[in-house]
Amino acid sequence: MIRLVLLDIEGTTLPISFVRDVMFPYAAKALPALMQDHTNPTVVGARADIVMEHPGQDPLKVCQDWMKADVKAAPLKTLQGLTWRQGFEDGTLKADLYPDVPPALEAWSKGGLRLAIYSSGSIPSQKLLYGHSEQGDLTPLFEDFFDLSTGGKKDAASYEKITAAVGLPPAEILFLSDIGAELDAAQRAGLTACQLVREQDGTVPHPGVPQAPDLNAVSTQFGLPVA
Ligand SMILES: CSCCC(=O)C(=O)COP(=O)(O)O
Ligand SMILES: [Mg+2]
Repeated sequence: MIRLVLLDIEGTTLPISFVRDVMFPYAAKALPALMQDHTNPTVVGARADIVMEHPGQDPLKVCQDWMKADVKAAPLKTLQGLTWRQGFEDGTLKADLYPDVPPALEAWSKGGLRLAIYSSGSIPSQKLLYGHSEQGDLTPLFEDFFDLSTGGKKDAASYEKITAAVGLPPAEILFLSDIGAELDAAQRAGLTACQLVREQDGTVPHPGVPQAPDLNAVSTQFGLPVA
């Protein structure tokens, strides 16, 4: 029996186009000025991590290259999160979640399911995104948020850590993502997994894992409360 649903964001609850065409350009514009900030300890720490990983290279250029290739690197995600704060707080950014997402999350939560997020986006940016969506503030629905500080999403060990943190048998956790390698890792850790194959995102179906086109179909397939 599923007791907790662990959700990815990009490609699962939020269209990839919103991240690629709205959030990333916003961060790319703000990043050069942010990288000049030598007083903010979060910026200083992230820059130091980049320099350690890429000695002799300009950390801004490294970030720009990462962004172009959509590399899920923790220091980049931290820095992007800092840039997005201003945008979400002043209303320039508003997350346009898939329409099936808010009603399904409400129904699951009302029906007693526990909900948590696991995304490459930093925890502060996850909270900003769900706190400032077109559909309102959804953060109260989630009991926990996990990001790359728990480990990479393609590593089974990350899902073992999350399982320990939420205190449930792994099979009672349903992980939802669009990415096959993430679902494989979750299954290796014993979690129940389901791939969101979003037509709008052109998701490529991954063998060896159940699939659903939206969260309503997830409810039907796994016997979860229906919106
Ligand atoms: C607050 S998430 C912003 C989008 C993002 O930067 C990202 O990397 C999302 O990755 P995910 O693991 O949710 O697919
Ligand atoms: Mg994703």
